[in-house]
Amino acid sequence: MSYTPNAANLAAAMKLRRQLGYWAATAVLYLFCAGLVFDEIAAGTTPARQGWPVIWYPFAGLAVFYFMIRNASRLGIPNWHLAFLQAIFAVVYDLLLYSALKNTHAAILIGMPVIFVFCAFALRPRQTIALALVAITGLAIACGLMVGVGGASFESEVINFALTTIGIVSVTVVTGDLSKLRSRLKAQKQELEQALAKIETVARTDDLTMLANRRRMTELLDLEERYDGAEQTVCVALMDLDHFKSINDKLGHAGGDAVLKAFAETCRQVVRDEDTLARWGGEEFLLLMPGVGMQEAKVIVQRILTHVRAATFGFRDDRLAVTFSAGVVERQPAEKMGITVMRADAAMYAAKSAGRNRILLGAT
Ligand SMILES: Nc1nc2c(ncn2[C@@H]2O[C@H](COP(=O)(O)OP(=O)(O)OP(=O)(O)O)[C@@H](O)[C@H]2O)c(=O)[nH]1
Repeated sequence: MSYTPNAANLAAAMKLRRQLGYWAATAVLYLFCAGLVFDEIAAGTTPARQGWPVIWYPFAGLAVFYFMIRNASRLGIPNWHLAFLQAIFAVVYDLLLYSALKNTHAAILIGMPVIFVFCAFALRPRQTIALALVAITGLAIACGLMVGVGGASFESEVINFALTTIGIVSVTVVTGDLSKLRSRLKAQKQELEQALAKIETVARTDDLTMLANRRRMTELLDLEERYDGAEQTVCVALMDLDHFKSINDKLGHAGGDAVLKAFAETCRQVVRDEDTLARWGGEEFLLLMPGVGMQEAKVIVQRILTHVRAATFGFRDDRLAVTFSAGVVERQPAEKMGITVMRADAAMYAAKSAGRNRILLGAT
């Protein structure tokens, strides 16, 4: 039975939503730019044969990128590949607009730094620098062509080139710092998650026997209770070491501790993977057995008792035999797990009274 929500699926869904959000924002921007070109074609400032390909270009890209975003995880496309391709596409589009538009010619260059802002979180500093080099080189070629072929003024193109390059370089530096900050935050988050996982393990583990502790077992019992309604039986066994006080008297408290540790290790060897053994108190252990009925549970506990009887516990030569008394009960329908454990406790005390070193089934 699994109680853990699928966090990975949730994170993937949120990432997809964020990427589609960026895609939609870009689509609005592209649509606006297509409107500008259309307007200049209508006004006669941009020739139709030059303008229409610039109008269609972004729509083809939007369709391809929509498909890629939707299928990125299935096709194994990393996030930064997608961002880098989209950024290159946008840089080329901005340069095409720069060449095609006449009235809003210079203003369109403001789009360049905006592209870098969009990529701030998706690209690493080196990738952003590569993108900046592509953009500045492309801009230099476009400005050169404007002067050489388009007859634009050399001075105005130099000013356009210089101001846009300053914008690109500034945003690249800032996004590089942002990226470093983000990496540091990510590393700190990972450290915190690891520390939290460690704390959770410590909080749920008995530090002497390394078994689950009473807190962890109580959590599992609560989960069993909440799991109510599933047609699954569950049994618990309360196991208490016999005459443990005299073991302490013979071996000393440290010897008693060593016996408890070795006892836990011996039990661990025979406890089924689906069962949980916890240290419930001093020399008391609780075994939770989901999916079994009384008779099967008795067989499981008997196997543990037989294994324990066959071993000796203590320090080097100072070893002695250990037994335990156990009460086994099956949870009744809708019964509080606290009551189930109390019934196991009563059965365990009955086993003690009946002479110890035995297993008794609790009353239903
Ligand atoms: N060494 C050690 N002893 C512990 C620990 N926790 C509890 N004990 C001892 O376990 C003993 C339990 O004694 P009792 O409850 O009288 O029971 P018992 O001697 O096992 O006798 P029965 O349960 O009646 O068979 C006490 O002496 C506790 O001090 C522990 O963590 N380490």
